[in-house]
Amino acid sequence: MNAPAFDHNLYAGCAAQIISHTRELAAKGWTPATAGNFSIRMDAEHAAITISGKDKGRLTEADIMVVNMANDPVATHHRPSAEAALHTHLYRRFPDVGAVLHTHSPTQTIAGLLHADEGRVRLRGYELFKALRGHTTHEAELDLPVVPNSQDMDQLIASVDAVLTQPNTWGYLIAGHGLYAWGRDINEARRHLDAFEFLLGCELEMRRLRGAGA
Ligand SMILES: CSC[C@@H](O)[C@@H](O)C(=O)COP(=O)(O)O
Ligand SMILES: [Zn+2]
Repeated sequence: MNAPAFDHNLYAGCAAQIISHTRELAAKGWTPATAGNFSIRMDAEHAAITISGKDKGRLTEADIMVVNMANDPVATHHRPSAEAALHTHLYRRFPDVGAVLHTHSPTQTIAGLLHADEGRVRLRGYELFKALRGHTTHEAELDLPVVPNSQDMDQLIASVDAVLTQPNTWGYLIAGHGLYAWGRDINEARRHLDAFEFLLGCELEMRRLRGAGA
């Protein structure tokens, strides 16, 4: 008998973690209309990732599949997330990335559009920087990169690859689309995702207040 393509217990553990986080993220309204995709690196060759087109608030283990680092489905005929290549790009580029989370909250979507021309959201002076691995003080300037959206995955990956130049970068926005955030494991990726959502929310609120003459 052939050896299994991957460790099923490992896969089941990753699927359970993805399901638990995606239910919470969907309840926040960050995965509207099946948007969002989520993955965990299982080993050097494999990642567990959401199947394309599923309602991310109602995932079961059957909605999580395995791909290799070239995005090929492993031991399944299911179709991985349309954006699986953005996940494996991060796994290939950064060996310490263990999980990638992608959401479409209104805040993320709007912030990306507002800052598309600048190519970044420049954040200054937030205590919450310390929620991001490697950041130890509010006395800093931190750029969250913004890339143009594209339906051409190779083009999108090239844009992303070009802007990931700073150490301890844990996310990027795609203009009009949403946020990718990652970490060494899914809990760290989630902390980074929540931190970016909060920081972007503050930036949008400050814009509103300034617009109102404050
Ligand atoms: C439902 S529109 C959003 C999609 O185009 C895409 O951006 C997305 O995040 C979800 O795609 P999926 O293929 O389910 O991973
Ligand atoms: Zn998306």
